[in-house]
Amino acid sequence: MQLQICTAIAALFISFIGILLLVINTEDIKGQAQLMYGIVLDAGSSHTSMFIYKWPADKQNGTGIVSQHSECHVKGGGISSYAGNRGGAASSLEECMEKAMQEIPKSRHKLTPVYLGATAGMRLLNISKPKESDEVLKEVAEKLKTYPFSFKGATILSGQEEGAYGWVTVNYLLEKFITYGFVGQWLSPGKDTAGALDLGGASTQITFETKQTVENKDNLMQLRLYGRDYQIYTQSFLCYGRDQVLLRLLALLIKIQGSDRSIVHPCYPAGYSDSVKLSSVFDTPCIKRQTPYKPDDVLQIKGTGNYDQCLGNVSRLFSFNNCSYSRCSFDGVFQPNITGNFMAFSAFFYTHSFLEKAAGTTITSPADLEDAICVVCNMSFQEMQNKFPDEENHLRDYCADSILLQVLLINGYGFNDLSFPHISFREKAEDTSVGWSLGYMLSLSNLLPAENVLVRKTLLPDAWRAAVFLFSVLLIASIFFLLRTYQKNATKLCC
Ligand SMILES: Nc1ncnc2c1ncn2[C@@H]1O[C@H](COP(=O)(O)OP(=O)(O)OP(=O)(O)O)[C@@H](O)[C@H]1O
Repeated sequence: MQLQICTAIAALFISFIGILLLVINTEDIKGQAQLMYGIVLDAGSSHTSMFIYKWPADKQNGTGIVSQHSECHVKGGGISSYAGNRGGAASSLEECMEKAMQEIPKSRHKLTPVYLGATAGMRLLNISKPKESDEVLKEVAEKLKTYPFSFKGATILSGQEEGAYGWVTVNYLLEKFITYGFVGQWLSPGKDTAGALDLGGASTQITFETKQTVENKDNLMQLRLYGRDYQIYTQSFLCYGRDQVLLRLLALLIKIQGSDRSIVHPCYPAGYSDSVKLSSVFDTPCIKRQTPYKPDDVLQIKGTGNYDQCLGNVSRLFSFNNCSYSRCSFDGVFQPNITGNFMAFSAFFYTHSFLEKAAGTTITSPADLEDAICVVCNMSFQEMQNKFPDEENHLRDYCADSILLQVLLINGYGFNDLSFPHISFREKAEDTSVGWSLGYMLSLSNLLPAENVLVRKTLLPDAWRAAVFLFSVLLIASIFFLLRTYQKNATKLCC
């Protein structure tokens, strides 16, 4: 009997504390109604997207608290296409900004920061035509200043920043920086972080936490987040984005086959033919054509869809010799051994999901990857069109894209049978697009504290109701039991 009374008292105590904590959490639920917003314009080489983020007004420091509210894609391509009102992209930018005006409550407009970050497309323009790149940024900044939001500037991110912000986004969304308990206030040290693999149109980034010595200090970033120090390895390869690799591949084939008029392309599907102006191939700082050419000359291209030949040619765009460090990925760039889990996004995701769809299997090893790529590269253009009518715009390039993915991940970064399964190919996490932009806004808006903070994760209303119900039942049951025990004892005493 004594044990039962003790248990009932403990249950009474636990349910009382539980209800007390849940009442504190009620404030969190109310707080959700009061939201803050932030806008990031991601001006890439192939596209510009606007992301609106939101978070409860009464808290902003916990990981996973800021989430994506909505996104809008600016029609017309990368940032350079909407300067000077070209290609209708300027009006599309206006449409996106109008959408932001509608979606964000008026009372929040002035408090909403707007950031514009341009990536590798602008880094390239800045190399080839620095004046034009300055003008583009100035013009877009002027446009953004006309809105009632708090415009915070338009800048070109360095490759290192793009990699690091992508890593921050991944780990923020995976809630790796902080550990919540149900009680919530007492934090255990951060968990193992995940690496970030980003394949853009003009550059590609690899970023991960490492305990090994980073032999080239250009690859090193030290971050202090939530009271913990992180040593990050990050490397951005300019001209290794998907679009630039496709152009470099064309230039290589022109050189090898010795013709500016017609070439065969082992990465284009059999049955595909096309003609392009030479200017569209060579007008990029990623290609240094040694001999003169006529920009208006037209090049005929015929696809042959040959996996081995495509792999051979794509591999020639990488240099796997001449490493002056203990270990390199490619092009003489230092890279420590990869460790832990990785999230691969952007064109890594698009390509991987097409491969799985085309091969009809999940890809869990480098061998599966090779098999799936062979399936894609062996498909004729007609076959592809019949099977994937919705993907028309990308069908020509999937064989080359897949081989780029393979060479980068396996031959370049060194993923193998053991580490490959640790890559998760994702477009979104927690309904938020994975890319550098969330990490950028969090960092620039001081939403990522360097030191530990007390954070209580908001309970979802359903979970909150269920917990209140369970604790109430426990409370009533323990009171009932104690009363009955008291009554019985009182009766015994009377008699
Ligand atoms: N559904 C799709 N299937 C295949 N490829 C796609 C798809 N959508 C976009 N892409 C391509 O994926 C590549 C990467 O796109 P992303 O928008 O991430 O690059 P970006 O931000 O413009 O590039 P960068 O960061 O290098 O400036 C681009 O070449 C784009 O054309």
